[in-house]
Order: sequence, then structure tokens, then C-alpha cells
Amino acid sequence: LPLRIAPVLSSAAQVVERTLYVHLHPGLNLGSTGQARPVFIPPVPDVSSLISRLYSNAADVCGHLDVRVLLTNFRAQKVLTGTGGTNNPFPSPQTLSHSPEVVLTDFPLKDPGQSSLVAQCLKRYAGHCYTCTPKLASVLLHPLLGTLEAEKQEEEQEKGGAADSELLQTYSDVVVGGTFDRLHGAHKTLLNISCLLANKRFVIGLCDTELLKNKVLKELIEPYALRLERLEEFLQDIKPSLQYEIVPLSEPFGPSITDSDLQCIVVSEETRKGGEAVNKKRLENGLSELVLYEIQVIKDAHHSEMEEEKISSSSLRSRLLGTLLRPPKDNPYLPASPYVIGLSGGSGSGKSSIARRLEALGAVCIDSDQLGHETYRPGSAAYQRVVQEFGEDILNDDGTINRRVLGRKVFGNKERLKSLTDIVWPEIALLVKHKIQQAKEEGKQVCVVDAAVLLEAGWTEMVHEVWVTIIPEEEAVLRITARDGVSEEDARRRLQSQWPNAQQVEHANVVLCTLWEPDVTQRQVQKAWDLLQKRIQKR
Ligand SMILES: CC(=O)SCCNC(=O)CCNC(=O)[C@H](O)C(C)(C)COP(=O)(O)OP(=O)(O)OC[C@H]1O[C@@H](n2cnc3c(N)ncnc32)[C@H](O)[C@@H]1OP(=O)(O)O
Repeated sequence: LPLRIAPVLSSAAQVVERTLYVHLHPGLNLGSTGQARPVFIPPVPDVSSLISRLYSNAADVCGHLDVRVLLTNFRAQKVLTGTGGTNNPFPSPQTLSHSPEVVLTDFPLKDPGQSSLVAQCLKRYAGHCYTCTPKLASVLLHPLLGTLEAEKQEEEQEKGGAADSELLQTYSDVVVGGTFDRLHGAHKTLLNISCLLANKRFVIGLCDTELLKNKVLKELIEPYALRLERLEEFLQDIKPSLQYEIVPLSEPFGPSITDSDLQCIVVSEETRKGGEAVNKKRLENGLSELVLYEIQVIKDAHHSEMEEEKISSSSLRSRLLGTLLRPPKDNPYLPASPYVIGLSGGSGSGKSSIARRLEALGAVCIDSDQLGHETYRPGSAAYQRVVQEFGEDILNDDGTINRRVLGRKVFGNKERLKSLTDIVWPEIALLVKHKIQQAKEEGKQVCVVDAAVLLEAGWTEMVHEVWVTIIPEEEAVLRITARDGVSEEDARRRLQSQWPNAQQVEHANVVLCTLWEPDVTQRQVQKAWDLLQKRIQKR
């Protein structure tokens, strides 16, 4: 069976668009006139390696599909024969969160004339197990199994002829912990194997905000409620008979060190140490140690040089940089051309370097900071009002406004900052609109409005899309102090005058991050630009 997985998944991926449920029934005979019935399959150790392999192959050959291995028909119970119905895992069809529209099989036909009988038999079998759509279609897959022989030899060598007829040890109460951001193959393997090991209750500690503070690109982690919803849906599909308890984790241990009913904790090579720490704490708390069940880390065949080898949520998050995270809202009052990108981001986030890269790719860049400085020119409309509002001590000897002094008066003081921006934002906005009009007249396609506080100023009405650059606060402070020669305190005050990264990301169509080497930033910008061109062409 393991050897058939990749070819079967590849051919299934040609038929399926979204969710691929996998129901395992080795030896199922769909070619006889007798009814094919589901039976209980004992969870032998091979099943757990098969599950890992399935998700790891799925990541390689059909990464766009949401694959879920169903476990209702797995049970350690001895098969009772002749007692009528006790050996039926599906007394009534199980309802899945997405009703199957098509049922696929890799059952090999003995001759082509058999196909309609097999298709009928397959549909009946599927309908017996799961609630399917009334017009359930059936497809007989013909996976290309060409290289199976060679692989088979390899497989046998790997196994070294180990006997695996013994049942997998199972437990009444099993626990795991994690962030479960953007549920991927490695998470699903962990969850599936835990469900296989658990007979009664499965406790999941789900990391909450406090535990995510140091994660890479934490702003792109899905909100707790969404992660919870996805977990619940997945678990309900794969083994509805289990009792699930998903609890928020605000510290690393959660219920694992206080729940006396727990028997087993599922860990990976990387989290084994955490599992051992749990046991130490349990002993201190007078509780019995948990069995540590270790699963193998799944390799990510598509990982880049920069990324970790294993499938990881942080790699998945970094791949989101430069892509369209949420579609832009259509604004009927905005002229279609030029297409205007509002580029925002906290101080020190590398916004201006991104603007320059976009300029090199063909965009017209409008620097709002610079335009802001122009509004302070003596004789301008804003000049008088600013001096009136903030006093003559903001003036240099030559009568020009000393922006450094003005900055100290407003950063860290919400009311003063508002008084200033109430005066200058409308003026800057006029200048920005003028520049956009100029670009239009010159037939330019894309304008980038580089504006540090675009969202705070409510300028989203002026742009087609919002792009946001983010950087961890500590890195921003280092950059600001080095670049602008201001104190750490002043840098923090400036940052506190702006929306935090997470709030900006909530409003962003595209997010970029300049934390790594310049060529990594360049690749993000190129990706964002290429995808933007496609969007503009579509319009
Ligand atoms: C909607 C917009 O984004 S318009 C562009 C931003 N300009 C404004 O909001 C106008 C008000 N601000 C100002 O006039 C000036 O920033 C002053 C006078 C307060 C300080 O001037 P300077 O010392 O020359 O600093 P400068 O203008 O270069 O800005 C320094 C940093 O302050 C931040 N900043 C600017 N305005 C604001 C503001 N209103 N709120 C919070 N932070 C701001 C910027 O992010 C900038 O950092 P960055 O270049 O790393 O992005």
C-alpha cells in the first residue's frame, strides 16, 4: 500500500479541487457481485507510518489539496464474527464537513468489462460509510505504478523484514500541544496518529497570543478562533467518536502537567525535550509519567535554501509575503488608471527601500514624508498654522521649522500629534493627488504612495491596494537609532505613535518583510510585482 500512495494521490489530484478524504480499506474487493462492506481495521504500527507517508507524499504531489485521513474504521477491538453488525464501523453513514461529490478508487480492474459493476459497488460502499451528495460520481483511477518494483525492493530493505502484526498500544487519554497555524501535513500527521492512539479522550493545548510573541512573522499567524475552528472541523471529520478538549495555552505546559487521566503525549523529534519536561513536572505534581510517542518530522520537498527542511508553519508564513492575502475592495470613485498602491509600515520597517525596488520595476513612487516636509515651507498654508499651534520655539534662526524639535513635541503625545496631523494631512493629501494626476498624464501604469501612517490617516480611499511592511519592534528600534541618531526612548515613542504591526496587517492586501538579506526582500518584491501585473491585466 505505501508504494501506491504517491501515484494514487497524483491521479486523484486531477479530479479533486479542494478536500480529499482518504478512507483506507486494504484488500477491499469491488469486483464481485456480493456487497462490499466496511470492516474494522486494527491499528498496527504500520498504519501510523502509512499516515506519515500519506501526508508527506500529499505535500509533494498535491500540496493544494486539503487531505484528511479518516479513522472511523480503525479499532483495536477483536473482530467478532457471527454476532450480526458488531463488526460494522458505520451503523449509519458518517457526515463529513464537506459532503463527498465523487468517490475514487485505485481498485485494479481485471478486465475493462468489469468497470460499471465496480463503479456501482464503489458508490454503494461510499454511501454506506459517509453521507455523500445525491449525485455522487465515481471514478476509477489508473495510477501510474511504473516504478513500483524498484521501490518495493527499497521498501523491503528499509523494513528489514520486521513483523508488524502486533497491535499498536493505544491509550484512553492522549495529549498534544501546538500552534496549529495553517494546518499542514505535519500537523495532520500528529493529529491523525494521536487519534489513532486515543480510545476515549484527546486533549489539545492550543497556543494563545502570549506564547506566540517570539514566533517568526507572528503577525501572519491565524487568529486563535480560526485555528480552533479548523482543528475542530478536522478532528470531527477524522474520528467523531473521540471526546475532544481544545484548551488555550498561555504557558508551555497547560493541562499536560495537571490532568491525572492523561496517559500518553505525542511529540516529534523536535518537541521530545518538551515532552520530557512535562514528565518532570508531572512527577513533581505527584502524577504518573506520560508515555512519549514520537513521530517523525515530515520533510518539505519544496523548501527553499532559506527555509527549514521540515514542513513548518513559519516557512508557510514566509511564502505568503508578497502574495495577495485578501482581495482589494472595489472603489468605484477611484479612476482605474494609474493603479495606486498605498505602501505603509512602521518606522524602520524598510518601507522606503521597498519603494525604491518597486520604482526600479517601473512604478512611480510618491514619497509622502518628503511631501510632508514641503508643507512646512515658510509662506505655505500649513506653516502659519503649525507655528501658531506649536509656538515659535519650533523655529530655526532662519525662520524654518525645526522638524526634530517638532517631532519631540508630538511623538508620544497623542493629542499634540493629532493637532499637527489635522493641519498637515489634508495638505499632503492634495500634493499626493496632484502627483497621481501627473503620473496619469504621463501614461504611467502603477503609482506607489509611500506613506508611513496611511492607515491611521484613512487614506485607503485614495489607493486601490494597501501593502504593509513589517519588522519586529526590537529590530525597528535598532534601525531607527542607527539611522536617525535618535535615542532608544525617542525611537520607541515614535513607534508607539503608529499602529502596531498586527493591526496594520489586518488591513493589508499584501505584506512584506525586510528582516532578512537584501536578495530575500528583492524576491518578495518581485513576486508581489509579478502578481500585481496579473491582477492589473485581469481588470
Ligand atoms: C498619511 C501619511 O503617512 S503622510 C507621511 C507622514 N507624515 C505625517 O504624518 C506628517 C506628520 N509628521 C511630520 O511632519 C514629521 O514626521 C515630523 C515633523 C513629526 C518629524 O519630522 P522628521 O524628524 O523630519 O522625521 P520624518 O518626517 O523623516 O519622519 C520620521 C519617522 O516618523 C514617522 N512618522 C511620520 N509622521 C508620523 C505620524 N504622523 N505618526 C507617527 N509616526 C510618524 C515616520 O514613520 C518616519 O519614519 P520612517 O521614515 O522610518 O518611516
